[in-house]
Amino acid sequence: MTLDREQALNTATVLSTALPYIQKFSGKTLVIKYGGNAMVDENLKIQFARDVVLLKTVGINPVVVHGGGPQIGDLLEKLNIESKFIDGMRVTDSATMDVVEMVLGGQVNKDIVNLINNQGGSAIGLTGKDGKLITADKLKVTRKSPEMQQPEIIDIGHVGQVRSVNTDLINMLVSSDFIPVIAPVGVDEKGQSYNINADLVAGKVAEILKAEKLMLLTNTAGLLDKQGEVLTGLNAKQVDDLIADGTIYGGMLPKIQCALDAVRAGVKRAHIIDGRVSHSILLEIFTDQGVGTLITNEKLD
Ligand SMILES: Nc1ncnc2c1ncn2[C@@H]1O[C@H](COP(=O)(O)OP(=O)(O)O)[C@@H](O)[C@H]1O
Ligand SMILES: CC(=O)N[C@@H](CCC(=O)OP(=O)(O)O)C(=O)O
Repeated sequence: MTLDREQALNTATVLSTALPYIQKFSGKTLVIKYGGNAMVDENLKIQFARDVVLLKTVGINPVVVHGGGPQIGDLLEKLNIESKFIDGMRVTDSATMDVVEMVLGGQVNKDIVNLINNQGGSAIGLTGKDGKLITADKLKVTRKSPEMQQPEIIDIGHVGQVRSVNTDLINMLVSSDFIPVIAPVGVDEKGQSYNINADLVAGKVAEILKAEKLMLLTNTAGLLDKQGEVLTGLNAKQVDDLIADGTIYGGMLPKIQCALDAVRAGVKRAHIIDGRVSHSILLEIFTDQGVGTLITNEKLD
């Protein structure tokens, strides 16, 4: 690409402006959760991959955790299997689990790995089964209505929560200049697969790696209020109120929960940002304005 003098000067200025941010984040770990809803078109996916490679090239360590909810939904629909969610979690029977594992570990994971490698990076794709990267326990979902004495436990099938993350494996890959790309499938000691919400995996990975940032890329401008305005700088009580009055529901529930848990466990900042915007990761890292919803542990409670 040939640039005229003015364009070249602009590029040089932009690069120079990024220097303090590159210095600040160099050597730090950034966990990026790439939601299935943010994978909206091929160009954006290429840009995402390119941004991830750029981060690695300037010495920042991205670790990608991806989702794929809509992609799982598409295949289930083709197979005439109904998609059902409770509190943002997919009810996962054995047939659905097979589809989840195929789509996340086969299709979506390899697609992202390929995109990153095509931009000059070295991505390695893993599910939780590879090197026992993610061990899982069955997730217990409880429900309580005012007329019930005790909360009821709802069985939503092969849905898991993270028990452990093999940090040695991730650290080995990162220190060998690979970019880990993680599919949210966990395994228990018997080899049983578990479907884990990708936000929960990303949050736990960020916690365990003591990441500088957790970035959750989704299909909204951030966490929105009832009027559709982006909310930021929330504390835990405000989040509870927003859940109670129904402003936060569905897929945003695990997102906000994992962001709160991550910052409580020592991750400096968690961001919920719009993955449908070009270069959203770079905008967040390399500018003062930032984008989307920021959650920090300052004034959290
Ligand atoms: N308060 C809220 N602000 C923004 N989105 C919300 C809110 N409450 C619920 N949502 C829903 O959460 C969705 C994002 O979660 P999800 O569909 O799981 O996306 P992803 O694939 O990125 O994880 C949004 O598209 C929106 O429908
Ligand atoms: C238990 C559960 O709900 N698992 C998710 C895993 C994928 C995911 O989280 O994808 P997104 O990030 O694109 O929503 C699912 O089956 O859809």
